Amino acid sequence: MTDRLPHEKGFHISWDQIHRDSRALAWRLDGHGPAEDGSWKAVVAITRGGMAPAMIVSRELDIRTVDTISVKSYDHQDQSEAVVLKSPDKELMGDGEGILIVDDLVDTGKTLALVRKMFPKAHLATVYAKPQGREQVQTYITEVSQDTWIFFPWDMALQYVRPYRGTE
Ligand SMILES: O=P(O)(O)OC[C@H]1O[C@H](OP(=O)(O)OP(=O)(O)O)[C@H](O)[C@@H]1O
Ligand SMILES: O=c1[nH]c(=O)c2nc[nH]c2[nH]1
Ligand SMILES: [Mg+2]
Repeated sequence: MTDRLPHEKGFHISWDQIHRDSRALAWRLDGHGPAEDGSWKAVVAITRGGMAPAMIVSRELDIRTVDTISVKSYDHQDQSEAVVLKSPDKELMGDGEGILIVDDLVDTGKTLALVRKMFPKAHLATVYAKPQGREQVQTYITEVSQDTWIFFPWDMALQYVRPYRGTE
């Protein structure tokens, strides 16, 4: 029997799981906005991974103003310098006050550090967090170890896996 199978090297998230965890994130953020009634002005998704959680959060919190910021920091699993490819609406954003910025995960924290610099008063939220980037995020749901690779459902497909024992 092998020690580890390829599909065990990561943390595999199903659509159902990301839906539940994103709802949990919405639940945690509900009523914590800076407005008197605790609401948030807008949701901004960090594309592309933040779009699915941002959609779920904005649906749960009844936020109709949704914008995007595009930050690219990885080529497959190789990290490079984080760069902003597209900014959200300037007038909407201001210094970030009342804006909920959502991403799927924080890993090294490079992406969020850049976003924080641009919008110092925004609230940064992710569904998953790794220890190295945890300081960069104000609200998250689940922490995984630094050496875990999170596999999201939009990056996967159902396929055959070999049994632990056997040759087929
Ligand atoms: O904390 P960091 O080390 O900066 O990494 C986290 C970021 O990396 C991934 O995005 P990626 O740049 O791969 O783009 P994508 O969302 O379009 O897949 C992920 O979705 C986060 O946005
Ligand atoms: O799909 C992903 N899983 C991860 O664990 C990760 N870390 C940075 N970027 C990532 N993308
Ligand atoms: Mg991303």
